Amino acid sequence: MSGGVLQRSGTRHTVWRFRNRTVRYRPGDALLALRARRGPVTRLRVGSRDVAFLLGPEANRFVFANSHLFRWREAFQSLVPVDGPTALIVSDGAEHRRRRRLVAPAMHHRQVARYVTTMAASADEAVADWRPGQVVDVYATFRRAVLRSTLESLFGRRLAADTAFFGDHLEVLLRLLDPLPQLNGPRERLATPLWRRATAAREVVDERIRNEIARVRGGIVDSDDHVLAALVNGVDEEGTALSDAEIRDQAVSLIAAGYETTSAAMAWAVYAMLSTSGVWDRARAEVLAECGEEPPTAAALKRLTFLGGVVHETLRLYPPAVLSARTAAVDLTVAGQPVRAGTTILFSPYVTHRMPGVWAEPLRFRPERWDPASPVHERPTTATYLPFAAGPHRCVGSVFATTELTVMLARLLTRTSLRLVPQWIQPTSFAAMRPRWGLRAVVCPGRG
Ligand code: HEM
Repeated sequence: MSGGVLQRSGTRHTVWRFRNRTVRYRPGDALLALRARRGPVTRLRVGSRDVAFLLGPEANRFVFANSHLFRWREAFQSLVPVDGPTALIVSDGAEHRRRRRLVAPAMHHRQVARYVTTMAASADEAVADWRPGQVVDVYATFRRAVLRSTLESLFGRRLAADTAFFGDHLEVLLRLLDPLPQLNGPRERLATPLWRRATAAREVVDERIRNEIARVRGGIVDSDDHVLAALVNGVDEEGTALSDAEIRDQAVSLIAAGYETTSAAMAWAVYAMLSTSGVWDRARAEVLAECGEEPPTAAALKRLTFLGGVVHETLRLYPPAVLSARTAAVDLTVAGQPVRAGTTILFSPYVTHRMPGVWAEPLRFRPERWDPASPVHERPTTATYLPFAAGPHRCVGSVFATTELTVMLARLLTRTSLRLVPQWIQPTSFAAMRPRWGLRAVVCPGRG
């Protein structure tokens, strides 16, 4: 049985067979078709803006090799209402370098290894109530678990105790970004109900973070205040520290950027494992052989070769950031075509990751392609595999995200056995592609 079978039920299409079926995101597929038709550069005029799609490995190589020719602030302006005006992704030049130097240490490999226990405990807690026969929404469950784990790992138990508070308010705030973040200007001018609800949510989240900053500044520091203490006490080479407003923006953007994307990837990983023959069983056998029933240690994670391949392969086929953006700071020539200063540049991991000729059988979910010992091993470069982009703004949370995904999948494989139920799986969002209606599965008796 291969390929998906679609069945009409009411007004919705219901997917009832998933075996070896890679889910397609229609707008992403339209860009793939554009790449096939028009090559690496397509220029458009959208309203008063010039937009250039730079698609495929050659275009990615140009984008990553020429970071000095781009600006991020204008390209990601629509994130400001959520992330704040001083967040890394909307900072350029020296300001960006300074802020990034203060944020990055908390996200390095050695530091992330210390978060593994928290990540595993959050996954265990998420599945603790699952009972055989119950239908669960894997996406919704792990969205909360990832939020909790991110809060506790980076900001300690005090903030994690308020996971529900942050979850509820951030959900309202994140609605400004999805769909149509470019409407935030008009939303603000017209003070729409969505804008007013989001601003109110932002105010209470900010107040909660401001109280935490004041506590740490007042000398009351917990042993697990990792990131907050680093942001409050860190100084750059000139001895300048971050202001309260800058700390707020870094804290909120780490939380929001971290859980939107990682929870989406978690759902796609579970979908891919359950829908591709043999993958769940093989991954589970590996986890049991390396870790037994115990949560993985940081050292054991390195030995989970197949599960690591599952994570990379998930981020290849289902990269949460379908598109990323830059603004051209000067006039450019890309693949022989002129691109004017001020043009919004859009490049796409989704397109590159699904291009025939770049990847062998690109639509096949094949974790082995990541194993150097496998005959089907493929060697990616930043031009062909870019879920976290590359260059000075490369995702600062990439190690955190891949570690969290591996740990949470390992616990899920150890603790449960799942089967997908008939449902409509529809990807949504260019910024954090996720299954719009969740991912439902029935808990099976026995484990694994
Ligand atoms: C699977 C999960 C994730 C994906 C696919 C992802 C992807 C990305 C991408 C594509 C960028 C933009 C880079 C650019 O355009 O140059 C980015 C930036 C960023 N990400 Fe992630 N991300 C993920 C998880 C995380 C996590 C867990 C955190 C934090 C806990 C995080 C924090 C950030 C921040 C702060 C930036 C801005 C960095 C800068 O501008 O210097 N992300 N991410």
